[in-house]
Amino acid sequence: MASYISDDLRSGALVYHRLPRPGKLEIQATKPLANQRDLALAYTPGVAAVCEAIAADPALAAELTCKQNLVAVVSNGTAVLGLGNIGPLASKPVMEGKAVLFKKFAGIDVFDIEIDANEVDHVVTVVAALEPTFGGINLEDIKAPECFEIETRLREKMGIPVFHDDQHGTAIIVAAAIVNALFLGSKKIDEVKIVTSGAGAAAIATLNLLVSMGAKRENIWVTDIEGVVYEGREKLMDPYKGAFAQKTEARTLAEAIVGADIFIGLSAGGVLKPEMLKAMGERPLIMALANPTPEIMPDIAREARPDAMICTGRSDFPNQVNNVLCFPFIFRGALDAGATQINEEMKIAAVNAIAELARETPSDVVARAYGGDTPVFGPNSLIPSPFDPRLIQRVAPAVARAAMESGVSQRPIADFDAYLESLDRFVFRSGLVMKPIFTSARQAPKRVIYAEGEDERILRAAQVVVEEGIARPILIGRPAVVDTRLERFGLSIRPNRDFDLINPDDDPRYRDYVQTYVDVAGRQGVTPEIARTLVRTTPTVIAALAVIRGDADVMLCGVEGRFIRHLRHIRTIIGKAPGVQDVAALSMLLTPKGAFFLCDTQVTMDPSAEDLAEIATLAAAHVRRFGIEPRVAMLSHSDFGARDDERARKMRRAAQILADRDPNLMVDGEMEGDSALVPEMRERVLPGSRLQGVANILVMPNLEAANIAYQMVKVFGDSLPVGPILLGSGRPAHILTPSVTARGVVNMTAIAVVEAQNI
Ligand SMILES: NC(=O)C1=CN([C@@H]2O[C@H](COP(=O)(O)OP(=O)(O)OC[C@H]3O[C@@H](n4cnc5c(N)ncnc54)[C@H](OP(=O)(O)O)[C@@H]3O)[C@@H](O)[C@H]2O)C=CC1
Ligand SMILES: CC(=O)C(=O)O
Ligand SMILES: [Mg+2]
Repeated sequence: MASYISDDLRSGALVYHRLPRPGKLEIQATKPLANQRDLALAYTPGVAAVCEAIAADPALAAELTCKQNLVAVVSNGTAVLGLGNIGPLASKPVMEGKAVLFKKFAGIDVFDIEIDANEVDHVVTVVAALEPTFGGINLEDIKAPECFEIETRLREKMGIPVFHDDQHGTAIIVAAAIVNALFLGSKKIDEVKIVTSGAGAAAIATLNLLVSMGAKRENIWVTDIEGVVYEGREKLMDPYKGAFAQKTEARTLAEAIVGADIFIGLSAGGVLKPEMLKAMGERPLIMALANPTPEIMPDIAREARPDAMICTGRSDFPNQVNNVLCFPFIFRGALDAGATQINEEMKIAAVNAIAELARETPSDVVARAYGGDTPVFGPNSLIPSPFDPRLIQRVAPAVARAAMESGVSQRPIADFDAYLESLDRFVFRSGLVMKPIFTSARQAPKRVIYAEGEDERILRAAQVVVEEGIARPILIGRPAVVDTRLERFGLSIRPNRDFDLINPDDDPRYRDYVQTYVDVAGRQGVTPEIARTLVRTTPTVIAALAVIRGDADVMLCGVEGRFIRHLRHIRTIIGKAPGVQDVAALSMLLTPKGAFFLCDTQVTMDPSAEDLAEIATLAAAHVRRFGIEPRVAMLSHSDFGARDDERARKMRRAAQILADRDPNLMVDGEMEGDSALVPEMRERVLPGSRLQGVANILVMPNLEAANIAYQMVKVFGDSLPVGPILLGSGRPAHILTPSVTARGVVNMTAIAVVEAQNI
């Protein structure tokens, strides 16, 4: 049958695969091949030394080749999604797709391998011969019953994990959804009646796992293309189905499904009819998981059974029960522990990790992936979304630990905390750079006031800030609005318990704040009348007043409105730190090449040499908090005196002032951008520079250069912006930008808390 895909999706998918180049993958070299020596190292003769080392000790392949992070996704194309036996070539887009998911979700490299082999012996011979290349084998879309024997024999033959994803990946994710549906429906696994449509790879493995988790065989009814699997049936039978044969007169799905609590469809599109659903038990769980067309479309199922919990395998409906939630992470854990197989203990660890995660509060990243329509644990969100960044942090370690505890790990993980941290690299590029900041913040959390406390990003950030224990949030916002939004976004933080609230419309401290404002700004044109108005209408003013009154330690604003307006209030109320001429803005870019800090990206249009020296001093102090040694480059169009115009001289003088003031600081200039970032280039122009290595604080000659460079790197490069960090204010106060994400707000909160700890 033709699959149910809209015309739009059908043509879109063809274009996606065709352009700009065919397919979805390429191979990338991870080592340079820039010269004759590289060639001699990468290939003959140098490579021979590496071959000899592995010949002498095969375990060294894990250190010297990419084997340990390489998985084969192997298919013979006999059961491709629900499209049936379309052959190996037509299966290639699916296998390439799996490779992309492995890479994107878990950093695992994949060769997709489509084999023209249908006989069990042939498949086993071909796949077993691949062992030297790979760290693991993911069998895919190989039909039952052959897949069972193929997998069993390969597991016996091979010393690396062999995992038939349609069996076990599906079983794990279905089991996780069932655990949570039972939890919501207050039903017990050993009491529920389960009916399947499908008795193939996915269905049989799922049932076996459910039995090992407590489901009773006598409560399980299996149906396939021939109808009910009953004792004595001969047509289209195999021993795997036979294990679930019922002694019954029922012959059709319609008869078997009466009174069932759970329907598991792992068969073909459209086989489940609304009248069948009406015969199911109370609050049934309907899992119509055939791809791409489910056994019943969710809207039809919902109409027949408004009380049902409904899942499909597709990303365009709620409750996507798809093995993509499992295979990248289970392999990550297995490869990292050097597991020789993926055993029952590892699978059950994955089930529990996934089920538990769904019951936690959703993260802002999940919400963004779903366009703000946050999945909150409940009938429409039984399992996490595949974009939930926490999946890798929970599932991979749970699996690795289970591998170690069940004795199949060849390289047990010695330092689990370090392992957990290393998994952050898949989550936020900011993860590791921000790590010391988060650790410090947690040690002495501060009170952080957020001017735009009703904003979704601020609310989501506050949830993380509370969960991470890095600050006590104070939100400026109307209580009713904040309450409604917390509810809508599925956030669990509550006023008073987790954070404090200042209601701009009605707060007992209003008069005191007005008075403070007049006291500090009365000589800057702020009359009592202006003060009364602004304290009512301008949250940034309230936040700044809270900081100077000691009601908060830190303020964050700027999610809405212009930077310069917020800055005006901060200058007026909070002012500058003692001895500082003016505030400045430092913007961080986390790039694949590391963290870089640019200044002044927002405040002073045309700073003098003295200003620049001061900005760089303030920036260096901030950068040290990240555990990063500051390396300052004063940037110019000129390289170390190559030009002698006034602009070049300004940067030269700034470098000199700074070097005189702080002889221990690595600083030099004036220099061009490549001299700052490529030490070999700098060495050529000026051997023995005071600056060693790659500069990380890039001081720009003026605001235009700083701002343009920052925005361009942000767009061109694969980099994550953090900041701007306001330098030199009297108390910690930062002005975010309207494009900031909730994660950006959390990062700035941690940075500001650490700043507050240090004054
Ligand atoms: N959401 C997810 O994550 C996953 C979904 N799936 C989906 O599950 C389905 C089965 O995959 P898989 O187990 O790998 O394939 P198999 O070929 O191994 O099994 C297919 C099973 O479905 C049965 N079947 C086929 N057509 C019908 C029909 N019209 N009525 C009743 N039963 C039927 C077959 O019956 P018989 O035994 O009599 O031939 C067989 O038991 C596919 O649609 C696939 O996309 C699979 C893996 C993961
Ligand atoms: C998801 C998957 O593996 C399948 O439908 O076959
Ligand atoms: Mg599959």
